[in-house]
Amino acid sequence: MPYGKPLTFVTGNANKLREVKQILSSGDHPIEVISQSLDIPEVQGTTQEVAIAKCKRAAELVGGPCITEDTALGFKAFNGLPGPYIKYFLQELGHAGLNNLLVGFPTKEAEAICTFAYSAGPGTEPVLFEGRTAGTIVPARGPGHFGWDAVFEPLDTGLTYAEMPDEQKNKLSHRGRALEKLRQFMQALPDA
Ligand SMILES: O=c1nc[nH]c2c1ncn2[C@H]1C[C@H](O)[C@@H](COP(=O)(O)OP(=O)(O)OP(=O)(O)O)O1
Ligand SMILES: [Mg+2]
Repeated sequence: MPYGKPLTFVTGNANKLREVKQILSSGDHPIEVISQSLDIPEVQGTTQEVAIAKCKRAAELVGGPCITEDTALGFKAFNGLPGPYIKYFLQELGHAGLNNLLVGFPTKEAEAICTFAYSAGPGTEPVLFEGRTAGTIVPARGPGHFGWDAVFEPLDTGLTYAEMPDEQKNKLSHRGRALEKLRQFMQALPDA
């Protein structure tokens, strides 16, 4: 049985949207996702604070229920930074620059963190769903079209996210893990 109403995902990132649709449309209880691309300013803070602020604003703009997502990439050597600021690091430094940052540090370990936020509508407090995947920062391998996919190698896979078929990434990714929790929450909603 599909979930009753389509779920609005507010994001400016087409690659995120593609993965979210792939993941939520599969399984016994598919959820239909529609999207709105809105430019929402992102506050500074922890991944949770960024995710909550983004979702509150999105719900006001949409005027109803919606989800948003914030993705962080934290380097162990930097105590979790750049974290939610990875977008700007990637923009300015590129794949090679991210590797260069870690030259001289004993560990290249990193964690990908995905935080989905669900709001029932304007003025309601968003609920968060987090997924994490541990890996290593490596010189770029594979297609370079989605963010830092080419420089992140999840532990024990031998492949970067970019080298994996979509199904393999979705199964072990930060996003896939967060969406499993969101899916369970959606199924328990009265409207399901
Ligand atoms: O699975 C991923 N694999 C590789 N790179 C990724 C992934 N997921 C997000 N990314 C990149 C996009 C952006 O450079 C940064 C997150 O920033 P973030 O603000 O969450 O995303 P965004 O601004 O592109 O879209 P949105 O409109 O949903 O905020 O990491
Ligand atoms: Mg963003």
